[in-house]
Amino acid sequence: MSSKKGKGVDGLRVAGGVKKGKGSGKQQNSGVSGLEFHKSKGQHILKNPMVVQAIVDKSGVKSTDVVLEIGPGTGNLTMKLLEKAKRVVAIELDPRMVLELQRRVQGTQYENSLQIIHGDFMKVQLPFFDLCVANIPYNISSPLTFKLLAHRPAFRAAVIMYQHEFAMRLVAKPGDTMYCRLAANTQLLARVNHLLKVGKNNFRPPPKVDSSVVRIEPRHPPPPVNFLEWDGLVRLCFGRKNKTLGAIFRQGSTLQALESNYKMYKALHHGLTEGTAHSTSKGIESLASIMMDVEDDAGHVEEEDDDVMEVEGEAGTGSRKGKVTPEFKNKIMGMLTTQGFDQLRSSKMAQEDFLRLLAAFNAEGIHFA
Ligand SMILES: C[S@@+](CC[C@H](N)C(=O)[O-])C[C@H]1O[C@@H](n2cnc3c(N)ncnc32)[C@H](O)[C@@H]1O
Repeated sequence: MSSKKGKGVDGLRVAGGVKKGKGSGKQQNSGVSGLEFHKSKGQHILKNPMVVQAIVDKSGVKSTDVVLEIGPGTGNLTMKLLEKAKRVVAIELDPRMVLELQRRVQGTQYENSLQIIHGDFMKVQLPFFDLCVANIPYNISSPLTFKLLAHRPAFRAAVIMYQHEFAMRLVAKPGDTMYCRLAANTQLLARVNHLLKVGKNNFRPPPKVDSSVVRIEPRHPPPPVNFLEWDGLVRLCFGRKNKTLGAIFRQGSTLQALESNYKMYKALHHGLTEGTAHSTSKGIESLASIMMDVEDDAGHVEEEDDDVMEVEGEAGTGSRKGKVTPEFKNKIMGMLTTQGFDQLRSSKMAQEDFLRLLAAFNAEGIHFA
């Protein structure tokens, strides 16, 4: 069918007959396909065929692969993936794009190897796939990434276009200025590499920022850590990433929260040896929702304000909301000092440091989730 209709300069078929969305006034930049692209849905169509080809080449897609594509749009990447893969499953939110893609593939040799799921990626139950290749809507970058990483069975790799700054945060290493909770959480579960920077003019309409393609390879097996606990600790540490752990854990509100968790755990897990109650791998299924609070397409929201009162002198006496027992404060500070954690700063801590820190807290019966 697509061969019978005209093709646009960038490979988009002229979509005669596809109705335009009802005028919201916010619709942007009609493409040669006749569709109007909605920035609110992250519709920035990759128009440069060389970039599309580079993504497909770098993905290492094999003829036996089932490929998941998130947000196929008008299908520029989809058509290239179909040439190489056994099957492509594409999840698309916008019914106009679904129609456009159906028309584009109809009557071609790829008609039966493309499955289109019309829905919101964050709500759809994912099918099995070997590889994910996608130019995604940037506003769901973080939950989307963690939904993929929580999916079982784990896929081989994901090659994803992100906003450049988000990509830099994903791949940042300890000591890099962009190193953050997002980097620590992602790299706990996957190896992450930057593949390609893509300028904004390769898209229509051009987004405000440059983009980058990143390769994500889930770790097999995933680390035996309770992810909710891990994230609780990492979130606390990166809340003030340039402060020492000693300064962070001396703060009244932090001590109060930890002590109340400590007491609850003691009550709930009465009879269990300290440190054993939470040692199995758990929480991975909650990844997407707990990473919702990581900002996806603008600045950072991970650092908190320094508005927390420190507990000075007698532990607990300076606290705003309640008392921390001196024994509890001494237990924490003693552990941090004797194990050499108190002078560390999360901005420079490697994954092994966080894992050791979590194990040390858990051994004291202290938990973060
Ligand atoms: C950046 S465009 C990419 C289009 C196409 N893959 C390309 O490279 O030209 C993102 C696409 O994701 C779709 N989309 C937005 N939010 C979505 C969601 N929650 N679930 C699935 N698709 C979504 C948009 O309608 C759009 O087609």
